[in-house]
Amino acid sequence: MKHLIAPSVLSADFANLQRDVEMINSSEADWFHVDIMDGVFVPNISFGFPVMEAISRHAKKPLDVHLMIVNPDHYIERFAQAGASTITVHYEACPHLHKTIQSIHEAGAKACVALNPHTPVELLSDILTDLDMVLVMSVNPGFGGQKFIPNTLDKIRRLRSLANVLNPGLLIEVDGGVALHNTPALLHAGADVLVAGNSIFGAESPVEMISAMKHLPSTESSSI
Ligand SMILES: O=C(CO)[C@@H](O)[C@H](O)COP(=O)(O)O
Repeated sequence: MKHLIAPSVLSADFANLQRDVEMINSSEADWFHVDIMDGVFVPNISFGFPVMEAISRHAKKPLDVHLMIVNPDHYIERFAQAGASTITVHYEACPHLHKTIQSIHEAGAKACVALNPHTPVELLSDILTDLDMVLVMSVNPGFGGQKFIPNTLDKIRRLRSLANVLNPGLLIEVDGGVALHNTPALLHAGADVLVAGNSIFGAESPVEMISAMKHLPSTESSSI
């Protein structure tokens, strides 16, 4: 499968949000990545339903919604109604993860679990068959523009091996410090979906940057 590119709307210009949403619509990006932060699970607050619904009204591609919030179960139905096609919850925020995943599927969305940098991929082995995707965080969640944590590559490799046995169709998404220079190594390690904020919205031409990331081949030797 060709890898997917999901620009992170967190790095958009919120005063020109419709313009940036149209940029993603017209680009080779595959999904919109929408970060919801509550100031409790992570030390930052992004935006809530009014902005999410505004993005949803204009977006012509699936919305990949990453909930960096405590008690995500309280909001799953609303995010699905607001247009989320994938809903990601954090392993670290879900004491009843199996139930949470069931609720996401019942709401009609694809289910993804995100892992913070310190959380081993092996903790998902008993739930991997129920998931559509795993999001491997390559920075500590909460802010765009951070430096990629190199150990992520090994986590992706280990997750790919686990998924090959338990759920070969599982998508692996990586988020944080993703840019053109580390794209080939991430693909080679086994990533399917690349989330990128600053490297896209900070580029001279975001549309061209998205194309460049979309068409890079997977190679082992790129810098991370
Ligand atoms: O979830 C997050 C941060 O918590 C990300 O989606 C960031 O928005 C990615 O931004 P860059 O690291 O690519 O600038």
